[in-house]
Amino acid sequence: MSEPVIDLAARAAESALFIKRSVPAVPPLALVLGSGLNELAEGVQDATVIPYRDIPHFPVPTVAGHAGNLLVGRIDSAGLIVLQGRFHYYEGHPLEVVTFPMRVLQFLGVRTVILTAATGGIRADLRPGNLVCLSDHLNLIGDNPLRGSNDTRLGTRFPDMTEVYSKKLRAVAREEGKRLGINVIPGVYACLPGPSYETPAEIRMLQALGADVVGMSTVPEAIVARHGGMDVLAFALVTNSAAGVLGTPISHKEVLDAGKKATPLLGKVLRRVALRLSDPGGTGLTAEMQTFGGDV
Ligand SMILES: O=P(O)(O)O[C@H]1O[C@H](CO)[C@@H](O)[C@H]1O
Ligand SMILES: Nc1nc2[nH]cnc2c(=O)[nH]1
Repeated sequence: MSEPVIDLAARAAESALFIKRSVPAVPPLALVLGSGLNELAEGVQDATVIPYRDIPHFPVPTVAGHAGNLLVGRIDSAGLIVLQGRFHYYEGHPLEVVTFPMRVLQFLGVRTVILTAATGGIRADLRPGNLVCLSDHLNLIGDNPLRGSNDTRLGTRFPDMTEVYSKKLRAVAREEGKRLGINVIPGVYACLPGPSYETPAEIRMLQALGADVVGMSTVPEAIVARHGGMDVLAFALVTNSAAGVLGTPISHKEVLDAGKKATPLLGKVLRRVALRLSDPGGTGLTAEMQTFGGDV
């Protein structure tokens, strides 16, 4: 028997309409907050706060550190939507539910999505508190959010994934980090289904595959955002050294505490990036960054 067909586009359009009717204007920039990063939303001015539970068809987060509110406001002159909390595959949702907020952003007319995530640092030089800007990813969930019949109102059947994370936006992030004296480190994110953290052997495998950081989110959202025609920038905060790197156990409390601690640092970078993106010529790179090579 075939699975029932859910009209995702119709659902996302209804959710988007509800949000549009709740706010004076919808900004073209959205930010998704990862584990422990809820407090970044405190920097949003003139915020209209919409609990996820009030938005038609929106799921509700079950994980500690994911508040479950959608905010529409601004950081200085930059208007933005903030998703205070996300959904994960390990919560038991199918990936179309995990990524439903991306579809809603698509129907709201959002052009750019900035994803943030708490991650384990695999690469030897990465330490808790480091900020990684994703240059690419490994989808190791064993599923794809675009599986099933393709709705051409949402995107094409076979979307290109050569540059999931916009090179231009990555250069902006690096440049703004440099201005602030913050090292924004390029890296590859491996997405596993979770919810158990990795074994040391799994981390060695991920290292051999070319992963720099590991987490249980971000990638399905990035795939759907690209399918929906949005530009993506993603920051992975290193909250802990990955399993076996230091030999110490990992806990979600450690992840949340590290996220909280790094909130001011990430907030500074996000503010500058948002201001650059809200400025019409804002993603234009300086001469220095134009010569910046392929390692962003
Ligand atoms: O990716 P975010 O939501 O930031 O959270 C990360 O931290 C949690 C584990 O501590 C997992 O959910 C993992 O994906
Ligand atoms: N899979 C995974 N997710 C994380 N989120 C934060 N730290 C980690 C980690 O070490 N592994």
